[in-house]
Amino acid sequence: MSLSIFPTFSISQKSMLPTSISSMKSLISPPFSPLILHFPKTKPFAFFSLPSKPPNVSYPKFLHAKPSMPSPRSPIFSIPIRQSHIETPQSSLPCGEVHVIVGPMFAGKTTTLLHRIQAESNNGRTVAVIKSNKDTRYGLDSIVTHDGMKLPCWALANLSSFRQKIGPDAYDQLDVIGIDEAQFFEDLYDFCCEAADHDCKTVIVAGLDGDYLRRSFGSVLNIIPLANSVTKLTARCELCGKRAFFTLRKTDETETELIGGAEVYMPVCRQHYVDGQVVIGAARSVLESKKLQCGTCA
Ligand SMILES: Nc1ncnc2c1ncn2[C@@H]1O[C@H](COP(=O)(O)OP(=O)(O)O)[C@@H](O)[C@H]1O
Ligand SMILES: Cc1cn([C@H]2C[C@H](O)[C@@H](COP(=O)(O)O)O2)c(=O)[nH]c1=O
Ligand SMILES: [Zn+2]
Repeated sequence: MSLSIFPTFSISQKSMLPTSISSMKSLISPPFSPLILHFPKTKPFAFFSLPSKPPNVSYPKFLHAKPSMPSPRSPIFSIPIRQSHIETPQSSLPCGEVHVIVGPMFAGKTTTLLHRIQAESNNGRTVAVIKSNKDTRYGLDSIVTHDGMKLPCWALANLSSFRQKIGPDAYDQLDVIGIDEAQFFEDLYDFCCEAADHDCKTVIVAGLDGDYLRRSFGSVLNIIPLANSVTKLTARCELCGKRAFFTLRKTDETETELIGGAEVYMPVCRQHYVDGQVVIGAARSVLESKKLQCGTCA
């Protein structure tokens, strides 16, 4: 039995997707009313399961829905780790969880995160989603997938500000915290430790494991040792349709952090990553030699 102590929330559903995804209004997110539901924390994390729509929840129209491309999601590994303690609802023992979703761009990380958040919410758990405020692609109040699914969120510069931003009482009532674009949060490790080990939260983290040069990106890989589960997703290589493990940057910008979508990046297989780097490297040297020859640029 769940008890809502705050105003209503609503979930919208996108019918053309293989599995439903919701846009939730939540008290926890500034422009919306918070969803705070009391449930004992005895339920283990439901891996990939999407419960059906709860009876008293209305589904308004989805905010933005484009036809989606065939979904290339395919988990390569997923390691649920058994909890090593006995949980009780009132327990002060560490009862939180950390689940990590990684992969290249367009692999379905955000989609998977939103599905899991919806599943948790449908199970009566109180949820909030955070993204980095560096990602301004779709405005700051929503997380949006590449094919248009949307969920209200907190856009923050760092995770340590979250508790104070939502207020300590709202934080205490939270069961599940989703984090998207995790590669942009420097304090990811400390936040996950604190939230899962001390505050009993289930933290679901989605982010890039590697940057466009396939270097470890931000702190995402640092939290693997904290995780109950790790899921690596793949996309489809834009050049041959095989599984894509990497993200190729199509432009000649070299900074690690460069916000963008399909106009800047594409998912590629190993062969096309290597070929792509060669092509981009060659193009760069041609451009540089032209620059040297050009009196105006020199
Ligand atoms: N090259 C692409 N350009 C634009 N959208 C794509 C491309 N490849 C896949 N997609 C779409 O993006 C969806 C995944 O979006 P999303 O969950 O936001 O991925 P991620 O968070 O991993 O970047 C796929 O299900 C597919 O519909
Ligand atoms: C590879 C790579 C990506 N980024 C940026 C580009 C996007 O804004 C995000 C990733 O978004 P997604 O939800 O995973 O599609 O990260 C970057 O800054 N640097 C990179 O090397
Ligand atoms: Zn390929």
